[in-house]
Amino acid sequence: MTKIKTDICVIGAGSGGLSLAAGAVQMGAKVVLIEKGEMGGDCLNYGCVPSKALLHAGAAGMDWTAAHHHVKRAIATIAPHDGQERFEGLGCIVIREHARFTGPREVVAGDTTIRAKRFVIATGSRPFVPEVPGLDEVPYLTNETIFDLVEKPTHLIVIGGGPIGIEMATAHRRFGCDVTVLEGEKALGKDDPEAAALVLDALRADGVEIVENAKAVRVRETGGKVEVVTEDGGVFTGSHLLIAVGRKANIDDMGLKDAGVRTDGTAVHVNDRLRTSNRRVYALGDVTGGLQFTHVAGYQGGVAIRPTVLRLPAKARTDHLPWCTYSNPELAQVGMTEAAARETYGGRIDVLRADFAGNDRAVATGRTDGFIKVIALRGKPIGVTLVGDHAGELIAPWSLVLSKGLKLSDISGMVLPYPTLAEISKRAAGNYFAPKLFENDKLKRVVRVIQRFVP
Ligand SMILES: Cc1cc2nc3c(=O)[nH]c(=O)nc-3n(C[C@H](O)[C@H](O)[C@H](O)COP(=O)(O)OP(=O)(O)OC[C@H]3O[C@@H](n4cnc5c(N)ncnc54)[C@H](O)[C@@H]3O)c2cc1C
Ligand SMILES: NC(=O)c1ccc[n+]([C@@H]2O[C@H](COP(=O)([O-])OP(=O)(O)OC[C@H]3O[C@@H](n4cnc5c(N)ncnc54)[C@H](O)[C@@H]3O)[C@@H](O)[C@H]2O)c1
Repeated sequence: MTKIKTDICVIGAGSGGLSLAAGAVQMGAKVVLIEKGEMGGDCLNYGCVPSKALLHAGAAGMDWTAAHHHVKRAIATIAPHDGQERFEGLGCIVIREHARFTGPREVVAGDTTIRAKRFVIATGSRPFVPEVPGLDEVPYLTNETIFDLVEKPTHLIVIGGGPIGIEMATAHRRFGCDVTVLEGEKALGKDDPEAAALVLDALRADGVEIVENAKAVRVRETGGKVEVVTEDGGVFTGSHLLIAVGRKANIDDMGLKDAGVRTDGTAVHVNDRLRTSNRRVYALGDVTGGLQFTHVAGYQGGVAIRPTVLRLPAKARTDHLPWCTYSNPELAQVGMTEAAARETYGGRIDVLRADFAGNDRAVATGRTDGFIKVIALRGKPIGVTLVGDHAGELIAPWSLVLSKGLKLSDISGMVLPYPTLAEISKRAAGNYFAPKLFENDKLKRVVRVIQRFVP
């Protein structure tokens, strides 16, 4: 056994673990980074990167083979940034083994024992496979295998209408596959329902069959095809089956009990400082079961640098976190949805809207489907829903607005180049002031007096 003593031991070299490790080592801490699979984790190898590359390849009219080369090329181009060589170059000790706690202050990985002043669990998540009768007897795909499909599915059945299901449906339809999405409740159910409906209608118009309230309850293989039966008795047959019903945190076989790290059975429990029940152990990213996004794991990695490297307190916020589903059109959200804000603040919120149809650039490009909805409390935005062309890019300034607590007047007062889609944000914010300025009898009287008496 080799024994290593270090300042920080990071378990998992995905979005969260890599952010923290890179920051910590460059600030002067001794860092051991342990990864049992591919460097870069889910996002690079089986998640964000291949899914967005496949979506692009479909939109660019590539054929199936070219698309798969494009996907592999995108991963290979980004991989060195997350690679072992780069992290060793930065000064980390990188160990490619499964890590397991053997006590509150010790981890074993292969034939190395690591004692560290602080540990960071960033082991991510994997596809959750539900216990649907028959599923274990049919071949099925998950996000870990779908990007390696050599043959193009003639008919892809997707169980689950969340972001993975909807993005994969969008991508595969672009290659001419028949696609059926079976969603147990409401597709894109975590998003604003009006925005989600717009995306789903567009996908249906593109030829994707989306069936809601259709929980898969039985699966079987019949004549070389896969058949899925839903709760209400519906029967759907396709050539391939993708399971996309959520994630399972990677907490198994990690000795978490020995380490005194509490879980709720499905995820590692952390406080708002990302600390676990063991005060020397922090956890971040998908393994904590919160919002499961690359940028959230990265943000939390940055937050956890303060207590682990500098012994300074830090809190991880959740009120300013954005996300985007790369459907067509895209659907982006930051902060509260209208429904969540109404639940918390009732009638005290203002909801300000603007439609893409009223934006000159959207008219010029013929992409007029979509809208922005800004939810504000006393003149300050607390949430924004954006659905439409480039929604993922258009949400960016709103992330800044929410993180810095800026006001609607900061957005309405911006000068933007004309004609841009970005003007839609200014229009929505301006709608807060328009009635106060233009439907105000008192102001009208004052202006009349000024115009009459002031030379
Ligand atoms: C299909 C798909 C598309 C997605 N698209 C997006 C997107 O567009 N935008 C976005 O923001 N998010 C997206 N996500 C989510 C994003 O991929 C995750 O939120 C992100 O990867 C989480 O980062 P993480 O560091 O928590 O975990 P991961 O990236 O999963 O990294 C964890 C690492 O820990 C390793 N590990 C686990 N257990 C151990 C152990 N015991 N010892 C050693 N190593 C271990 C794993 O091998 C893995 O490499 C997508 C996810 C999927 C599945
Ligand atoms: N663009 C992005 O940022 C992006 C893209 C993909 C994934 N992700 C991340 O990955 C996470 C996981 O995505 P996901 O789509 O797997 O999960 P999800 O939990 O968001 O959605 C899963 C869906 O499956 C449905 N479902 C569950 N059991 C079912 C059954 N038996 N039959 C039919 N439907 C069933 C649920 O009702 C739910 O709507 C997301 O929450 C997100 O954090 C992000």
